[in-house]
Amino acid sequence: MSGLSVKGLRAAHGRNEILAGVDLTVEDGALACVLGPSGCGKSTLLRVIAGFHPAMAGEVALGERPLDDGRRRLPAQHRRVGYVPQDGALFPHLTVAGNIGFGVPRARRRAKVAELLALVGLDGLQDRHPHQLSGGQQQRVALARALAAEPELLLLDEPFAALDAALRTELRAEIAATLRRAGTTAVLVTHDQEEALSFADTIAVMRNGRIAQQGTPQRLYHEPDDTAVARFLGEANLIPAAITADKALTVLGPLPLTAPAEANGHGLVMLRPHQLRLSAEPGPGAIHATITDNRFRGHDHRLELRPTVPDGLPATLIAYTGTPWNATEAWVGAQGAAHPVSEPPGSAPRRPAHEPAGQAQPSRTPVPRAVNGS
Ligand SMILES: Nc1ncnc2c1ncn2[C@@H]1O[C@H](COP(=O)(O)OP(=O)(O)OP(=O)(O)O)[C@@H](O)[C@H]1O
Repeated sequence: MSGLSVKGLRAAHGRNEILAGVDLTVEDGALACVLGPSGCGKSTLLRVIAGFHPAMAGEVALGERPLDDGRRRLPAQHRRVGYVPQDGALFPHLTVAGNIGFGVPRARRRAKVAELLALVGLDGLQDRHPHQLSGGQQQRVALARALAAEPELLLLDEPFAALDAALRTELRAEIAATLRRAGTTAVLVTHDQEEALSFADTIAVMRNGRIAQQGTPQRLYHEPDDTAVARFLGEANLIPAAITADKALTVLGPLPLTAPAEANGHGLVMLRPHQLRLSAEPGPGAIHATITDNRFRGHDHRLELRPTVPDGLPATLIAYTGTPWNATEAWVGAQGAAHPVSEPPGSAPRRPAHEPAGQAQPSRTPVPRAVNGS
């Protein structure tokens, strides 16, 4: 078993604390994505796990094997952890075969290189040099070189960042399949939510030097803990609601909850844009809105809507529709389950959209008109 376990990991660059107690668990053979904004410490986390950068506190273990338990720190070359940097960092003077077989004992080198060339789909290119390869091919060589050492854990630092969108999608799927075939536990860092959602078995959202939430892509997308995680995973409508044990009472009508609420009260619920439905006629729970932006995106249409009566709603609602919406106004309702979300720790109190700054009442989320007096 060689799942990764990271507990309370802290690290700094000079006097700046970058990792402030990271907890991360990746099961044996699983693919994990660490997702976070630029500069939040993702690369630093990988470099500490790889043993290239010292931890100040915390523990890192691969299965039963401690890599760093605060008392004993294994040197990088003994960790059995592979690292693929953003640019691949191939040796320019070596051929593809030379790069892949670099650290492999001579007796096994030929067979190993042939096996890895097939695994990453580069059969026949063994005699080329890196400058004779496309960006995607170079990244595949970098992956093969990292796998040649048969690591128990592979760390990938934004390996697709330099590639165009189509190649990125293709290579991402190929690399995920390759890692699954090899049964290698892997951690990929990215700031691209689509990449994380499509690549990972588990996603960890990193913020302020910690993991804000970790879970399956489905869980993080549909049931984020707070508004920042909700927004980081995709567009979200955050709607004021009176929350009961099993319902959210909103201006868009009563909605079931994704899970029973622990406490009643006023708060926010999240509705993803595909949960808003548009209609030309008023109906129960539907509010009137003006379309302020309408874009065709190939697979769907993305609309921005301004509610006519704000009612504490966000100034802009976002809806995705499968069919074109050609009118300049709509009645907006909601479908599916609403998910209660809190504000992230340390964030400024929310102000109702219609309340000027000077009148903000931080402890109160507006009560939707639909539930007043009900
Ligand atoms: N060698 C270094 N010396 C000093 N500060 C550094 C060093 N490397 C990174 N930092 C700082 O540490 C913070 C985290 O950097 P890191 O590269 O880990 O972030 P990241 O989330 O991987 O960013 P990106 O997505 O842009 O690659 C940043 O503020 C960065 O400026």
